[in-house]
Amino acid sequence: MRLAVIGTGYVGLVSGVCFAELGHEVVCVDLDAEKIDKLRRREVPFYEPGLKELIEVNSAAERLTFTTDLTAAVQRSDIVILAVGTPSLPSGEANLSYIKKAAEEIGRALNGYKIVVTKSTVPVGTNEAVSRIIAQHASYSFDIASVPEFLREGTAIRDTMAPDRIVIGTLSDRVRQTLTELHAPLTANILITDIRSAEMIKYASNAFLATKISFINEISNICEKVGADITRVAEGMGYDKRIGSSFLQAGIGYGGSCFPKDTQALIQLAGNVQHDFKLLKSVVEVNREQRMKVIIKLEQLLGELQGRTIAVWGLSFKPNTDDVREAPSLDIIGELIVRGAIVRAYDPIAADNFRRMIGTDAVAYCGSAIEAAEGADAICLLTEWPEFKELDLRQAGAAMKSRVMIDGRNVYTQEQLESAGYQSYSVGRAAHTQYEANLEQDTNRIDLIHIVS
Ligand SMILES: NC(=O)C1=CN([C@@H]2O[C@H](COP(=O)(O)OP(=O)(O)OC[C@H]3O[C@@H](n4cnc5c(N)ncnc54)[C@H](O)[C@@H]3O)[C@@H](O)[C@H]2O)C=CC1
Ligand SMILES: O=C(O)[C@H]1O[C@H](OP(=O)(O)OP(=O)(O)OC[C@H]2O[C@@H](n3ccc(=O)[nH]c3=O)[C@H](O)[C@@H]2O)[C@H](O)[C@@H](O)[C@@H]1O
Repeated sequence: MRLAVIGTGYVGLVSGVCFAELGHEVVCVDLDAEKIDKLRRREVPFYEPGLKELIEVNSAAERLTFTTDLTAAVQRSDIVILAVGTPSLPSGEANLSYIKKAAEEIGRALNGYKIVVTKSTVPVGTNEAVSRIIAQHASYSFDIASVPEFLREGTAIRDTMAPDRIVIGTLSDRVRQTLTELHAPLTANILITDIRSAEMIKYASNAFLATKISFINEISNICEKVGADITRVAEGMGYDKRIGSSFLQAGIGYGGSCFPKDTQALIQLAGNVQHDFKLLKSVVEVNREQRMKVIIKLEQLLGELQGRTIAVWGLSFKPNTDDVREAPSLDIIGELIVRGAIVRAYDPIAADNFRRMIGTDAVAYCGSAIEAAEGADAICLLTEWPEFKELDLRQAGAAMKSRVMIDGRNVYTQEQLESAGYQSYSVGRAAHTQYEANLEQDTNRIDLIHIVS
């Protein structure tokens, strides 16, 4: 089939490249001429494992091309895939201006029947709005479909080529047949739904995963106080198939371009229909507080942070990506700077993006984790890059002023940290507990009567 993919961000580029790999003829479109020039030179605008190789192979086979000319791309295609950004507005709602603008351009470009597929994450009802916009500008018939994307950054190719499910929101038999055929080689569960349900599946899935993370982080906070170990607790929970072991990794909370944005958008979507989504509001609040635990624990271990040197290991919102959008590191380093700390940061690949995003030159960027640790009063590990696991903690400690470690992702065992001589904090694992003392004080009991009555 001939496909045009509008938007060459994480979703558009990965989808386009993977469809080319499946043998389709794909043209990827972006407004950003610099990005398109890079892609034509077979350079990748962001880090994603395996992407460069697939771009090279499929460009060489002439199945994959890049352009800024949306009209020409649409006109030579049977299917047009919308994968532009839907960032947050200050209200938390999704900003649909890119989607609407692209829909207008697609409408004007139509030169015959096409299927327009929305892959961007959009609030319920958006595909219908897209359809109206295209219809206003088009003289040809078309169908729309919602096919939300579930890939994760860092494993995007694998997630696209071997997805858990493909959701196709359409009421048209013609669209169902064509899109089922398009996705057939992927051998995933294909779920056909109405358009609004497909749109909702995407938000509900991200909100549920975010809920799992905030839930396990809250359990970790209690574990710390009662002397239980969150790693074992999560393991024990995860063996239950109804719960599952994924997304139960306690830490400093979720970041990235999607969970923070999509949870806010769903809270607003619910609010627009007079539903107060209390659970999801708490998920967001727990996540915000979880990041700040790094600062609280640092202050408990070091006292005032003014003039202290803090090494930060990991800046990206998760490993295997250079994406720092909504990364916990932005808030945590921001707080460190406000408190007068001297920050020495290291990330294997995300430092340039971080430097552009944080908007201050108060951070010293280092070439290695050991270099960042030089003269530091403490290390804060914020991203679980595999190289940190392999690192010689003694060597890092020898370079430091004092051996203090805030392990925000529970990369190290207590034994590893202790044997390397660190005073440390790991999420959800407490060395000491006030539990027994607290139990004896009735005043600490929470009055549940108002909740159950
Ligand atoms: N990043 C991720 O891992 C995932 C993102 N999503 C959703 O997919 C959508 C896209 O996300 P990302 O790929 O991260 O966005 P992104 O911000 O990385 O890329 C969007 C691209 O669209 C381009 N663009 C905007 N308007 C355009 C137009 N009229 N014509 C051509 N190009 C245009 C921009 O220049 C930009 O390169 C969002 O709705 C997001 O929520 C869904 C699943 C995973
Ligand atoms: O809509 C999206 O954009 C995507 O959002 C997430 O993917 P992504 O943000 O790339 O990465 P995740 O692996 O989900 O991690 C998100 C954040 O949660 C954190 N996390 C994840 C899992 C966990 O157990 N604990 C935890 O704190 C990670 O550190 C990271 O900051 C979803 O997993 C994808 O299915 C979805 O398509």
